[in-house]
Parts: sequence; C-alpha cells; structure tokens
Amino acid sequence: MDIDLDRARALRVLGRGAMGTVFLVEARYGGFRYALKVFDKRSAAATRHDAERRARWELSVLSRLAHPHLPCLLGSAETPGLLAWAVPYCPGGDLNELRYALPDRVFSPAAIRFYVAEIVSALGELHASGVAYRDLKPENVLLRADGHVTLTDFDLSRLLPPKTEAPSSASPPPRMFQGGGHRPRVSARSEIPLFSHATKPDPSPPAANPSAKQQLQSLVRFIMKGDRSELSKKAKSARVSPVSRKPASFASSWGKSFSFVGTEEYVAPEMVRGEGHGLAVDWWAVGVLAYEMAYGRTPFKGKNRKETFRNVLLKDVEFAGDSRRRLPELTDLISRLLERDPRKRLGYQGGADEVRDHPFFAGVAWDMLDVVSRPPYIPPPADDGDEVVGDGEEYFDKLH
Ligand SMILES: Nc1ncnc2c1ncn2[C@@H]1O[C@H](COP(=O)(O)OP(=O)(O)OP(=O)(O)O)[C@@H](O)[C@H]1O
Repeated sequence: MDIDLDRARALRVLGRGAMGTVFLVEARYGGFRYALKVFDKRSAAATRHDAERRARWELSVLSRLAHPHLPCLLGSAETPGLLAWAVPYCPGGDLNELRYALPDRVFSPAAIRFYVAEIVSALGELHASGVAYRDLKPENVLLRADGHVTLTDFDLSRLLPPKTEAPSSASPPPRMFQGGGHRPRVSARSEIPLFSHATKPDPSPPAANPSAKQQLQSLVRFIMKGDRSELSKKAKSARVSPVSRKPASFASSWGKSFSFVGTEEYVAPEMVRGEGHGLAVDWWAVGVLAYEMAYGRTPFKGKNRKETFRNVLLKDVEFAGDSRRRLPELTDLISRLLERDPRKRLGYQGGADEVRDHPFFAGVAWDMLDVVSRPPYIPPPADDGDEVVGDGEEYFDKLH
C-alpha cells in the first residue's frame, strides 16, 4: 500500500543509521503517529556495500512480519531516488538508553526475564520463517508506548533454513516466504486511515506514484537540513553499528551464511572464525544481551576489535561476585547461550522452544506475553508535538 503523505506531517528525526533516516510522522487527521524510514538511493552511503539491496530486503522482511514484538509494515513508497516505509512508532527509546538511565546501569533479573522473553519470542517467529536476525543489540530493541518491546533494523537479516542439511526438493520453503507471505494479523493501528488504501502488504517493491514522488523528493531536502542535535545526543550511548556492511556472500552452503555482519561485541565465534553460521548466532547474541543487561558491560569487549574477537573465541565468561549462587538460573542461561560450539548452544537443536524451556523463564506466560506480563518500565507519554523540527508543517504544506 502506498503511503499518503498528503495526510501527514513530519515532526522530527527519530534516528539516523547506515540505511537511512527515520522520521516521526503524524497523520494530519486523527493525529496518529508512525515512524517513516527513508532510504536515499543516491546518497554516498547508498552506493556502498549493496545498501539498496539491503533496504529492499528489509522492506520485504517487514512486509511479511506479523508478531507483537516485531514491527508491522504500515505502508511504503518509492521514487527514482528514494525508498520509504512506515512502521509503528516506538516512543520509549531503546534498551540501551533505558539501561543508561538506570542508577547502576543494570537491570533486575525480573526485568531481564521480561525483555529477554519478548526478544526470544520475536526471534522464534523470525527463525520459524527461516530468517536469522543477525543484529541483536540493545540499540535495536525499541520500547513501545506500553513498555513492551519491538525489534528494529532488519537490513542485516538473512534467509537461512533452520538446520544445515543439504537442500531437498521435498523441503518446503520457510513459511514467511511461501507464495507472497502470510497475511499479517490486522492491528488496530493498521486500520487507521493513514494510507490511500488498506490492503495487505505487497511483498514486491512498491510502485512509484507522481504525488508520492514529489513529496519524497522534498523529504530528501528536508533530511539534508534536518536537526542533527537530537541525533548526536543519542549517538553517545549507542554502539557504532555493524562491523561490516559488505555485500552478503551468496556463495553459501544450504543453511549457512559466510558473510560477516553484526556488531563486534555481539558477533558469535563461528562468524569470527568465518566457518559459516546459521540461526544459532542469534542465540549467542541473546546471551551477550542478557549478560550486558545483568552486568552493565558486554562479556567479550576488548581494547580494540582484534582483542574483542580474540575474547569471543577464547575468553571464559566472567560472572562477577557471587552471581552464580544468587542468580543460578540466569547464570546458567547465559552460559548455555554463550556456548562456543553452535551445535551445543541452547536453541540450536530445539530452536526458540528450547530457550523458552530454560528454568530462568519458569512461569513466563509465553502465549500471552503481550497481555499478562507487566512491563518493568512504562515510557512517559510522548510530548513529541513540542519537538517539531525545522519547518516540518510548512514543508509538507509546500508539497501540494
Ligand atoms: N519505529 C520506530 N520508532 C521510534 N524510533 C525508531 C523506529 N525505528 C527506528 N527508530 C530510530 O531510528 C534509528 C535508526 O533506525 P534503524 O536502526 O532502523 O536504521 P538503520 O539505518 O538500519 O540503522 P543501522 O545503522 O543501525 O543499521 C533507531 O536506532 C531508532 O533510534
């Protein structure tokens, strides 16, 4: 479905990444807000590292997602110079920002259980569809207004069948990628008339239309003079993103990728060794994330990248103080996720269900995470109306 920018105004820039700029956009009628990610095909970054292919891949993945802790695609638009898509707005910032706001910069075991359970649930859905996320880190875990989480940033994700057997003509393609994808659950949000027509997401690249084209060209100009102060503030707490955005190698054997992507402190040993990797890299990253939430630092960080990778391959995970005694389940979960041999790692054999069954998650209502679990932190009501950047309103008016 095409984005109808005639019904929208840009409020501010939410974030800027390697793949584009994300705006907070408000529907002119009804006031519904959503995030609009804009990829400028002609930017310097876009011409490097196969970025356009990654942007299209991200859009294609989003168009098929339907899970409470994964973003759903609200709409998209394309011009010769731009590709843009809308997803629900998450006003609570990300898990990294939240951790930095905590007095001792660590989460309680209960909060870790809550957030990691939702992340495991989201990864389980992605893996069931054959997609390895490959970029799990706190900066990519966004907080919704109700305090539940949503993963963002799918450009490094990759379609990988769950196991590494040779391809068989009898094996069906992963369910998300069968014949146009499955129809997402319709959320209340997607029924709001933001867009010119409400149909199920189109997995193919969106068609350009003249009006959207003009609007988006102007949007690029708006981006260029956008407010960077908000962004530089945020960058301080955020790790620099992926280690590499080289084109993914498609010379991969079935079920494994040999590309090297991710954020260095979160990269799994099999990826460092370059021996090919599968979905288990995401379970490794869950272990790193849980460790960072519990101890306020990642387990393998070195003085430089080389030392970090050496640590990933060789260093024993240190559990500070008496945490093995105080937090035996959490310590065990982290140890089993940070198993260097991917075949022995928790989640390798039994997928997300194996992780869900770990004693740390005892009592978690997996089927009703979104309903019965009380988030440890509810973001204050967003006051984004006061933060309109530049001439956001006039800018959209000029488009007509
Ligand atoms: N739905 C959203 N709601 C609120 N903020 C968002 C949303 N989506 C993205 N952002 C903000 O925009 C930033 C950049 O988004 P995203 O990570 O998708 O872009 P990217 O170009 O792929 O980034 P990266 O360089 O990390 O790959 C995020 O870190 C986040 O701060």
